[in-house]
Amino acid sequence: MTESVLYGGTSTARVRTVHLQQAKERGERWAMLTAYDSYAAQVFEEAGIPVLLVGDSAGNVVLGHTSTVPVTVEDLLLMTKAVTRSTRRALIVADLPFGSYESGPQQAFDTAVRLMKEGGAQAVKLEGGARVAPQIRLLSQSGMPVMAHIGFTPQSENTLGGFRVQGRGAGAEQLLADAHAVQEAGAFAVVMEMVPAPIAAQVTAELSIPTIGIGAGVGCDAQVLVWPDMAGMTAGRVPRFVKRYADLRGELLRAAQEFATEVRDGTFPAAEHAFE
Ligand SMILES: Nc1nc(=O)c2c([nH]1)NC[C@@H]1CN(c3ccc(C(=O)N[C@@H](CCC(=O)O)C(=O)O)cc3)CN21
Ligand SMILES: CC(C)C(=O)C(=O)O
Ligand SMILES: [Mg+2]
Repeated sequence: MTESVLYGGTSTARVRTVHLQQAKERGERWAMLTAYDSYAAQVFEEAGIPVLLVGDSAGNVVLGHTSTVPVTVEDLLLMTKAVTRSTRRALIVADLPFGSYESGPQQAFDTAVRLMKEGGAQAVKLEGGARVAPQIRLLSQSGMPVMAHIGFTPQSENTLGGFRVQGRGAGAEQLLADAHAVQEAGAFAVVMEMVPAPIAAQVTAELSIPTIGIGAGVGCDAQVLVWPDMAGMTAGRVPRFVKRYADLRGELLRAAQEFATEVRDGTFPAAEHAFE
């Protein structure tokens, strides 16, 4: 039996796409988190998270936009560099942002080359099913591993009619067709976002490549969350599929308030923080 290199492996070599396929064959689930900077990347690597996504959710969670639509290749390049410089073991996947791949395989190729060559990413992710199969085919045949993303695709929120579950009723046929199309085109894995759990489980059973769920139930091979959501760093309402594992925002708020209070009352800096 092959030793799992995803969790608890002794090697510092990068997790590779083939390891994720082997994990599926063994029925071993794994976790993916987003990362946008070196702090988070280092912590998640230490936690043994095998795959990190430099997601265009950065638009919402770090850049102050209200959607992923305004995120640029330059934005993602900067963050991808920070994440790849700070990690040795995790597989680093970079999102292709809105407008940087849809017009055709050549455009997708040019963007993916930048994220891999300049950013140091080992793989890229793009949104869409059968529609972007030509892009997936060219990239994967050119040595660029592609993660697909089907179901709710946030870059298309303006045509999908908002944040809605995809693949219900007649949409199930389309979702299954998209899943098979991205696998056939050469994707090494596929994210399924906001898909009914029974449909996501059916896709997972039918595909040989790993499925990564977000709001798609426990029947996927892997799960992904946006890290500031799962760590309680984002303010306000979070999508229903998010579980909060910490209250980092509350902790940081308390720390900032305490620092400000101690500065105002002269408690900080104390003698041990100053020089004779
Ligand atoms: N912070 C953050 N977390 C995410 O998961 C995320 C982003 N940003 N930005 C990019 C996309 C956008 N995503 C989103 C954003 C909002 C909902 C949302 O509001 N969902 C509601 C309504 C669902 C419905 O009406 O069916 C929910 O309660 O889940 C879902 C996915 C997922 N991604
Ligand atoms: C939610 C994940 C899959 C994503 O695409 C992102 O963070 O941008
Ligand atoms: Mg994304």
